[in-house]
This record gives sequence, C-alpha cells and structure tokens, in this order.
Amino acid sequence: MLKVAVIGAKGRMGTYVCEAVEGAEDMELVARLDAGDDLAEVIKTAGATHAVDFTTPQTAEANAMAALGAGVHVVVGTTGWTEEAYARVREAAAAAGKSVLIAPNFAISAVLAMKFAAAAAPYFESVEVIEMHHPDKLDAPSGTAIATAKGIAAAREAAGAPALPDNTQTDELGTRGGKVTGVPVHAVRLRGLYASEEVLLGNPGEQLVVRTDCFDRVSFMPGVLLGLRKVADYQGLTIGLDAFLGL
Ligand SMILES: NC(=O)C1=CN([C@@H]2O[C@H](COP(=O)(O)OP(=O)(O)OC[C@H]3O[C@@H](n4cnc5c(N)ncnc54)[C@H](O)[C@@H]3O)[C@@H](O)[C@H]2O)C=CC1
Ligand SMILES: O=C(O)C1=N[C@H](C(=O)O)C[C@H](O)C1
Repeated sequence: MLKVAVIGAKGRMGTYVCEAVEGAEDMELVARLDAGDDLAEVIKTAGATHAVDFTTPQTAEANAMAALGAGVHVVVGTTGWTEEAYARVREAAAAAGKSVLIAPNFAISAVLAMKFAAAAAPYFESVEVIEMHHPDKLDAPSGTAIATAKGIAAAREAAGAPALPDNTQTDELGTRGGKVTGVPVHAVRLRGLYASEEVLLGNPGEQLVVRTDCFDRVSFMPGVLLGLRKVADYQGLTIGLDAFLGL
C-alpha cells in the first residue's frame, strides 16, 4: 500500500489528486498539506512513503527537498523548473537514496503530442508552439510548452535540420514569441480555456498541426497515479512521464 502525502492539497490540482488517491485501491491518503505546514514533520509523522507536489513555481523545489529529507519518494507536477533546480534535486535524490519524478504534464494527450511534435519536427522547415491556458496560471510559457520546444530542438539538432526560417526585421513588442532553444513559443491566457497546446509545422504548400486539449483536471489523474506507482522503480531524478509509459 502506497501512503501518499499531497502537497498543495487545497489547490485546484491538489483537490483532484487527493480525490484520485482516495479512490485508488493500492493507495492511502495520509496527509493533506498546504502553505504554512511543516512539510517534513507532517510527512514523517503521517508515515508517508510518497509525496506529490502541485504548488507554485516558487515553492516546488523547497518542497521536494523537504519531502526527500523526510525520506519519501516524490512526484512533482508543479511547473517553472530551471536546469539548475533539476540538478540540485538530482543530487539530493541520490544523497537520500529516493526517487523523484518531475513531469510538466501528466495527460496522455499532452505526453503524446510532445512525442509526435518531436518526431515530425525534422521533416518541416518551420515549427512554432502556441500554448493556451486559463488566466489564473502563474507561469508563462507553460512547462509543457518548454518541454515541447526542447524536444523539437533536440530532434532537429540530431537530424541536422537547419535553423528555422524567419526574416522578421523588427519586433519591438516581442510578438514573434519567446524563443525556447530557438523555437518560438507563444502563450495565450484566456478565460474559458483550461490547458491546450498547438504545434504548427510548416513546409512549402503544407502544414501539420499537433494539438492537445485538456478540458478538465481529471485528465491528469491516471498519469499522477502511474507516477506514484512507478517512481520508486526509477533511481534518482526522472523528468517527464514518457519514460514511465515506455515512450
Ligand atoms: N504536471 C501537470 O500535469 C500539471 C501541472 N500543473 C501545475 O501545477 C501547479 C499548481 O497548479 P494549480 O493547482 O492550478 O494551482 P493552485 O494555485 O490552485 O494551487 C496551488 C496550491 O499550493 C499551495 N501552496 C503554495 N505554497 C505552498 C507551500 N510552500 N507549501 C505547500 N502548499 C503551498 C497553495 O496554497 C494552493 O493551495 C502549477 O505549477 C501548474 O502549472 C497543473 C496542472 C497539470
Ligand atoms: O497551470 C496549469 O493549469 C497547467 N500547467 C501545466 C503546464 O504548465 O504545462 C500543465 C497543464 O498545461 C496545465
């Protein structure tokens, strides 16, 4: 039986995660944590084996460190990570002998969209990413869009694809998007949306669109539960759910 502590339990995602863990036959929800709680103390006292973090880009690293310090495996959905923060968590996980999964997106449609976009990217001259989210989101671009752009850039580099064509001479307002590893990323914040992403891939006379839409937070729950079930099987830090899906 996995004994799970949920960090950010009062939040939009945390509420769903608590419900999903409570509904899983092989899991027990042993702690609901939120801002102001002594994470390490509560996690230890509750006898947790695993912690899940859905909080804020400003707090996720410290929370993961506290959970590792309390001796549990950690699954993180919070976005806004830097390469330096990944490196610090990788080191801390190794020192603690525990495993950490940090996944920018737990929805199968989004994980596959990232894979499909990377597979297609070397075959097209142009690629741009448009992510579209609810306006209460704290970070831009989304963690998914950053991971998508990195995957596209890595695939193009491995295939020896040339730089993306762009003859823009002036862009004082930054309307050509932010460049993530050279790939333009555009962030839309619109009331009524939840979480969508489009990858536009263009060649002379043709276009491919890879699109994922999450309409409800329930879409992330199978991935979160899978992450909890598998995280201990993967030593150290894993980034992205794709490894756990055999992709
Ligand atoms: N990986 C994925 O599939 C997904 C990731 N996310 C990410 O999850 C994060 C949370 O998103 P939402 O639930 O929409 O945000 P939210 O704002 O609804 O919830 C965040 C919760 O964290 C709590 N919190 C803040 N600081 C804390 C601390 N130091 N310790 C413990 N709790 C603390 C807040 O009080 C709040 O209850 C965001 O970074 C978002 O991008 C969201 C959806 C899916
Ligand atoms: O904040 C959100 O809501 C979401 N955040 C994640 C991200 O930044 O990619 C995943 C999903 O898009 C929902």
